[in-house]
Amino acid sequence: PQDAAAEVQALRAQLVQWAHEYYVQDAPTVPDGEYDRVYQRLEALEKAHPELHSPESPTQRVIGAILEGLTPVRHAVPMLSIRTETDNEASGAQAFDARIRKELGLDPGDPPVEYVAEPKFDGLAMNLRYEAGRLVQATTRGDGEVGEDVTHNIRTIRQIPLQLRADAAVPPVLEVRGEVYMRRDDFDALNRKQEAAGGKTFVNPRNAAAGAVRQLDSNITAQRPLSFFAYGLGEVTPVAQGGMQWDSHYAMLMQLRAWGFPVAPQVCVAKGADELVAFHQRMGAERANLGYEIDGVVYKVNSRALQLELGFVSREPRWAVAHKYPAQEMVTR
Ligand SMILES: Cc1ccc2cc(C(N)=O)cc(O)c2n1
Repeated sequence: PQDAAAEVQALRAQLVQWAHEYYVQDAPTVPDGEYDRVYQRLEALEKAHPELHSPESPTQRVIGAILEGLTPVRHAVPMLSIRTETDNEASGAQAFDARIRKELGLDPGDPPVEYVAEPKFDGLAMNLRYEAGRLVQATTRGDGEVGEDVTHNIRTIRQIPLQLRADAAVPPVLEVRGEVYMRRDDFDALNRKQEAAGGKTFVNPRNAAAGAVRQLDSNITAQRPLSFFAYGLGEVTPVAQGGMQWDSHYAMLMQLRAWGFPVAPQVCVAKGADELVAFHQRMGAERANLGYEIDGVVYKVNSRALQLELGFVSREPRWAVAHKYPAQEMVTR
């Protein structure tokens, strides 16, 4: 009956909102018991009304089918590697800014170049393809040209929306890129659980996340606590066909946040080399207390127009660099 369809739609919207507050904003507005009660009501209604099935329902996070293998997928837009700058904090950032200013033909008296600075997460890169605002495919980076379809596992990550939170229009095709990672506390808990069950333990959170993402059985992945931060885009429908474009990298990141994706809270606009150096030092000081592993910071020219002017060198963007920290001495746990 119509009232079942209306109730199912309302319950789905309510649960998606509560999950966004809990998993993405880390600011739940209802107790777990209330969420569970409504979730069970939705499950009962969906069971009684199979005609109302929807892959985007919050009840469809774990599909449960065990795959024979992972299917290779060619990226519509290659997943670029990012140049690495290993000089220590000041000179690395200054070298990048000097190169950009030279390539843009700027004189010393010209105004500072505006960058976006962000942490560089030590997880695994992921491409999330949304069509008509719905998650249709998730692909690992692979060799940059061809990755593996891990949609069944990525659907289990509550921080990744199955459907864009779109009040306004969304591009018919939108690929969101970001890093799947495991928080340190989740990693420690997983290793304790693995030890207690006589299973294998993991050397570091990155390995644990990579192992979870490449499982053939998404029920196992659903037991592994994975997280996600969005940092860029892959294919986007051309503007002429209803796509969207942003005049700056920062504006694009804020749009991703509005669509429901976690974007690193530390992301900020940095004017000139001095603010890049300050960011690198600030993140270096915070690194041990972040709750997740970073292996450096990333600087990107903020203006889209300037990015296009700078272009790419052998598929690596000239407008971006990763500024890495010295390898972290192994801390005794
Ligand atoms: C273009 C590009 C490529 C790899 C990246 C990797 C990360 C990262 N590991 O956090 C962040 C970025 O903004 C990236 N941006």
